[in-house]
Amino acid sequence: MKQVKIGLIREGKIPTDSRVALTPAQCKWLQAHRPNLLFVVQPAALRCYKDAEYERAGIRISEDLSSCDILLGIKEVPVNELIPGKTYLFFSHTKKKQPHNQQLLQAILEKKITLIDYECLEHEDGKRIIGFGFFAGIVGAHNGLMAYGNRTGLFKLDRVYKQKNFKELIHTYFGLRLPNLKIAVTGSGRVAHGLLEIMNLMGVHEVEPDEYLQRRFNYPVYTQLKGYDLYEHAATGRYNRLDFHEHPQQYISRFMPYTRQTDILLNGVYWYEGVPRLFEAPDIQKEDFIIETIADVSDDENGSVPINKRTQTIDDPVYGIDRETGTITAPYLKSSIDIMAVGNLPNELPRDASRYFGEQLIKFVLDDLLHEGSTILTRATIAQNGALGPHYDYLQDYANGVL
Ligand SMILES: NC(=O)c1ccc[n+]([C@@H]2O[C@H](COP(=O)([O-])OP(=O)(O)OC[C@H]3O[C@@H](n4cnc5c(N)ncnc54)[C@H](O)[C@@H]3O)[C@@H](O)[C@H]2O)c1
Repeated sequence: MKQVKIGLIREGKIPTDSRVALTPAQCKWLQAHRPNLLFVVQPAALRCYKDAEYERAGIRISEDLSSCDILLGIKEVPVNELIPGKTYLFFSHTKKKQPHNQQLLQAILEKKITLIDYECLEHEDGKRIIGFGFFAGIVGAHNGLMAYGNRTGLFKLDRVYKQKNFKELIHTYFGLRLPNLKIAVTGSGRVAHGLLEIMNLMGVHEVEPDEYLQRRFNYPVYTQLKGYDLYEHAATGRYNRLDFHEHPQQYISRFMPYTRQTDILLNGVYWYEGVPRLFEAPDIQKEDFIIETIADVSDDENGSVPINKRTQTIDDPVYGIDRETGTITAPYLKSSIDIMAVGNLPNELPRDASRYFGEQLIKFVLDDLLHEGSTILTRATIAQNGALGPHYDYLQDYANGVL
């Protein structure tokens, strides 16, 4: 059987991401169970698993990855670090024609690179196969509650990244007593699962959406709002998942009643142009719009949360939006709504997030990667040897420099 050499690249994007696609233990396990696989790791001072941990696991460290068949990264690779002719897997954030990554796609095509984007790996029905969403939800829910605690002074949560791992984070919730909050959790994917996990770990009780809308409770509650609860067809008033995904512009939002009953919104919906926003920006001026804190884990600027106007950093995750003017303010002002919006939330728990990601990679992607002709991989191949992949013709203008 032909040997396949897989390289784990050093992350080059700034601010630096410390996640990695496979942990030392996962590389070791694969080398033991798949004798045709060989791993090489580029040295990286800031990676959450240290070079020495890979070495101890019997994995070679090398600056030079030119002999590798496949290169695995996490975030966008800086253009000057791309090795011509290679096959890369990473999150390129090009499939929605994101302006800031146009040059990256152009360079990938020029350098005749094959790019398989993790975000585009999907099952037949469009469900994503692999992602960091669960830990984005974990950190996002924590940060949303932390922001509300900072705003009101009613309780105090520390930063997630100060904990060694997820287990230690859970320990910090012992003794936490939350006020009688009402929390709306939106979405049904990995992010939503992470959000719900934190709700349950913090002892917040789940209630049905109809009950949530009817009354206050004398304990903290959350309700999960999925597609059916959030959208309805403008003409028929009905919701059909497949139809909604195909014709989102024919649907309208049903979220407004929740804005009158919610203290904290933890947003995990999957949003793209055409999908109705949960509410519109002027709605925040309404007297009965009572949401004080929004953790926008989906984090699409001017997306499902129209008042998400800026993505922040892990160091400084929260800002305010003035209710009257809609402009950005400092966080925790009485006249503002707080927005927690960070694009690399899982990086607050990088070791747990990396292990979780690597498990999915091994289970659901690796076999396809090692054999020719996988339809899942073909559908996720944005660029192949200098040309756009068969499913990405729509990026031609973008690749030509037009936006
Ligand atoms: N802030 C961060 O650090 C961070 C990290 C990871 C993910 N995210 C974002 O959070 C959002 C949710 O991510 P997730 O991991 O929960 O996603 P996911 O793929 O696990 O779930 C997405 C859900 O959306 C539904 N869906 C909506 N439109 C669809 C369509 N057209 N086709 C098929 N399914 C469709 C799916 O049924 C699924 O339940 C995404 O926008 C993602 O980019 C943010």
